[in-house]
Amino acid sequence: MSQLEKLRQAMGPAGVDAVWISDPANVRALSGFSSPKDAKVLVTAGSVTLYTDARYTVQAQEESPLPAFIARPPETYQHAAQSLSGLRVGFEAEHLTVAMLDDLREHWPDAQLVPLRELGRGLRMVKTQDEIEAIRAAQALADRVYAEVRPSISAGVRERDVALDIEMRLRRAGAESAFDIIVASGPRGAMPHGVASDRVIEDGELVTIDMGARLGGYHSDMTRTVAVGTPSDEMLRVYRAVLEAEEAAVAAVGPGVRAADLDTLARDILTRHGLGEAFAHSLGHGIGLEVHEGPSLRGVSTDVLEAGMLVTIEPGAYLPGIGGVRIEDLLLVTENGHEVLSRAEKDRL
Ligand SMILES: CSCC[C@H](N)C(=O)N[C@@H](C)C(=O)N[C@@H](C)C(=O)O
Repeated sequence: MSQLEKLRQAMGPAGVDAVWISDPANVRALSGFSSPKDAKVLVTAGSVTLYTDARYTVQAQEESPLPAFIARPPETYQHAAQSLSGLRVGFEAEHLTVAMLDDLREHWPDAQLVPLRELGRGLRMVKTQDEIEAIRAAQALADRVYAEVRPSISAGVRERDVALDIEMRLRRAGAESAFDIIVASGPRGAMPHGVASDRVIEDGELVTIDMGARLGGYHSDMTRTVAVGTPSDEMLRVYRAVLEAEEAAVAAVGPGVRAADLDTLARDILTRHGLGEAFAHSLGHGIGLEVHEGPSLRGVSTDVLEAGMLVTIEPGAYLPGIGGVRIEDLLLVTENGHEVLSRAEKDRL
């Protein structure tokens, strides 16, 4: 089913006759338009319109099968008002600013505005085949770049230079970095999101590299922790515990599996190693047009995995003042289990 069909199907149960889409990831999913921050989509039972401005006339025509109306507010709102009189119009509560809501109220006095939450989950959690291939390509590129850069991660090298090398290679290949690249060495490894700094990597340290490619709007995400020289016995123990938790959780991924159970499985292994408190985030997340999207692999999640979902599995352990480890793979949930899309080699310490 297309994302437009999914949205139309969800409109009745949500109590709306139309939806005004302003979340860029949902705009892109529905329209294919690659500058979704400068666009909106209006969906009614019988029509769908892409709204953008004259900077994008040619681009919208080339990229999107949707009929486009080229204008800027207030003309955009005035045009949409013609098809919304008397309708209940849903909007994305997490994405529409208070100022935008004021504008909609002013220009659509005959419509009833209804806040909707988490629209993207219904539209985007299960990927289309094209989306799966886009993410597979992004991950394949990230794997290649990681393999090229891995030999240079050594004592005397600045974290920033490792990140720059990764970013330059991604860009040369026509992609971008999916997020600020994390290169966290030695004690900085205790920061789960320690983006690359000026710190110089030292002999005997672990270094966490968390990187992804954004290609055609779709993201990949993968983490490897590598050893430079021989790490301390304490950090070797932490590394092996995280690897055990990661591999156990990866092996358990499949359709029908509760996301919360996966988180518990990994957390229990780390707890047995005395590292439960050190695992400071969720086990993983869905990925696609955003780095973090549904399903959520956290303890309180009610999500159940389905074939066609893409998820990360990324347990970690962080010891303030000492260091940290995270190991992350990107997986496609399949009818029979899963496929690991991230192929980059892991250190066997
Ligand atoms: C700022 S994007 C960083 C991406 C990174 N690979 C990542 O996903 N890190 C996780 C530790 C994370 O942020 N997990 C989220 C879902 C959480 O636990 O809330």
